Amino acid sequence: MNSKKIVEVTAAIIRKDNRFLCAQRKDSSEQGGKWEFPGGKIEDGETPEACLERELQEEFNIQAKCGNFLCENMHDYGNKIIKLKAYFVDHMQGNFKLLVHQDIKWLALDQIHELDWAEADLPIVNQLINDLK
Ligand SMILES: Nc1nc2c([nH]c(=O)n2[C@H]2C[C@H](O)[C@@H](COP(=O)(O)OP(=O)(O)OP(=O)(O)O)O2)c(=O)[nH]1
Repeated sequence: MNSKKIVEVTAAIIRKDNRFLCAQRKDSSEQGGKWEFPGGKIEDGETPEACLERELQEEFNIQAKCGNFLCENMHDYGNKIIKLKAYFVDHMQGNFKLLVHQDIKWLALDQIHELDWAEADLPIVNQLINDLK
C-alpha cells in the first residue's frame, strides 16, 4: 500500500506582453531556491480556481482571475506526492509585491528553460512551450 500523501497544489500561468511570470521559492522553504509558477495547496472545500485567486492575493497582493486549465502533473518528491494543476490566470489589478517569494522574473517562452525549475513543474513548462510555440 502506498501511504504517501497526495497534496493538490495549484500553479498560475500569468502572461503579460508575451512574457510569463516565474517565481523563485524562498531558500528556507520546501523546494527552496527552485523556480515555480505561483500558487499553493488547495484547502478543504476550495476549488482550484478559488485557491489560485486567494494565493495570488496572499503572495503578491494582486487581484487575479483564473481562466483555462492547461494541464496537471503528479510528481513524487519522496516524502510526498504533489499533484500540480496549472491554469492560465489573468492579472486584473494591483502591483506585484514579493510577500512570499525571493525573486520573480518575466520571461519569454524561449528563456523559460534557463531557470532551475521545481521538478514537478518541468512537464508543465514543456507543455506550455509546446502548446504556444
Ligand atoms: N505553488 C507551487 N508549488 C509548487 C510548484 N511546484 C512544486 O513542486 N510545488 C510544491 C512546493 C511545495 O512542496 C508545494 C506547495 O506548497 P506551498 O508552500 O507553495 O503552498 P502553500 O502556500 O499553500 O503553503 P503553506 O500555506 O502550507 O505554507 O508544492 C509550483 O509550480 N507552484
